[in-house]
Amino acid sequence: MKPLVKIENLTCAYDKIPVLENVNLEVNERDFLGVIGPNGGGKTTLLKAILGLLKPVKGKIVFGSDLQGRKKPIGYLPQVRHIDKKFPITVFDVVLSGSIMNGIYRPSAEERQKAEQLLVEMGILDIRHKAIGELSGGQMQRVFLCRALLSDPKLLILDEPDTFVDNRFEGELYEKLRALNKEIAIILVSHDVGTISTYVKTIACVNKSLHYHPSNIITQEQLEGYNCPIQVITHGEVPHTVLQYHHH
Ligand SMILES: Nc1ncnc2c1ncn2[C@@H]1O[C@H](COP(=O)(O)OP(=O)(O)OP(=O)(O)O)[C@@H](O)[C@H]1O
Repeated sequence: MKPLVKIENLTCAYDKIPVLENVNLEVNERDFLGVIGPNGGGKTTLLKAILGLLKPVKGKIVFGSDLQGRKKPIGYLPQVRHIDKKFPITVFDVVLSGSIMNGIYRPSAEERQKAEQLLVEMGILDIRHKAIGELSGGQMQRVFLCRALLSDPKLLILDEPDTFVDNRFEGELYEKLRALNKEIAIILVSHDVGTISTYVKTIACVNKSLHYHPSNIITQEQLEGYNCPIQVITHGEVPHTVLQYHHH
């Protein structure tokens, strides 16, 4: 099977200071990769490099044929920490902004139809005329997810979609991602270990370098060995194993 994305010896830097070094990673069809690591470890930088928003200093990123020749093959839900509550844009227009390519905003009739369909699927069609600043955190992330899915991507990249979100919606959001994962590959950055252990299939621990784990089980010793501290929550019988599959 040809990978959707193959990253080889990737090094990225800001002002000549490297934040990612010699990173290798493959993302295949229907992968659900959780990306964890400390603040400032380089998670968002990795996503930006994959999206072509940041030019690597060294190494290369090769895309499989499934990601080529499409208008927007990768959907992106960026990290949103602050939102200008007064910014005058409606929910519907935020979703349609997912069609912007090379700075050109000219949504087609199909894209408008798709936007409406996604809002229905996400249960938020009734708020389509509301200004984005009027929404709850959960509603806002749903809108951003619709935006990321507008182009029918083969790969969906999400950077902390659980920000601003309450527990109930968090569960709904991840169930939605699980359903999407039947068709498309997902890369998810999250600080929430419960999420990582319950929903993702594999894990990448990013702290300047990248350590890949081909399962969603990871031990505390591994995390310490990789200098990849995260909040430790234990479940089940094995007290030193974290990120194990579990039900609440
Ligand atoms: N545009 C930029 N210019 C200069 N330095 C940057 C820039 N963006 C990120 N950095 C630095 O690069 C490092 C990695 O940042 P990055 O945002 O990739 O980390 P992260 O793992 O996503 O962190 P967090 O968990 O806080 O979101 C940090 O030290 C950060 O300060």
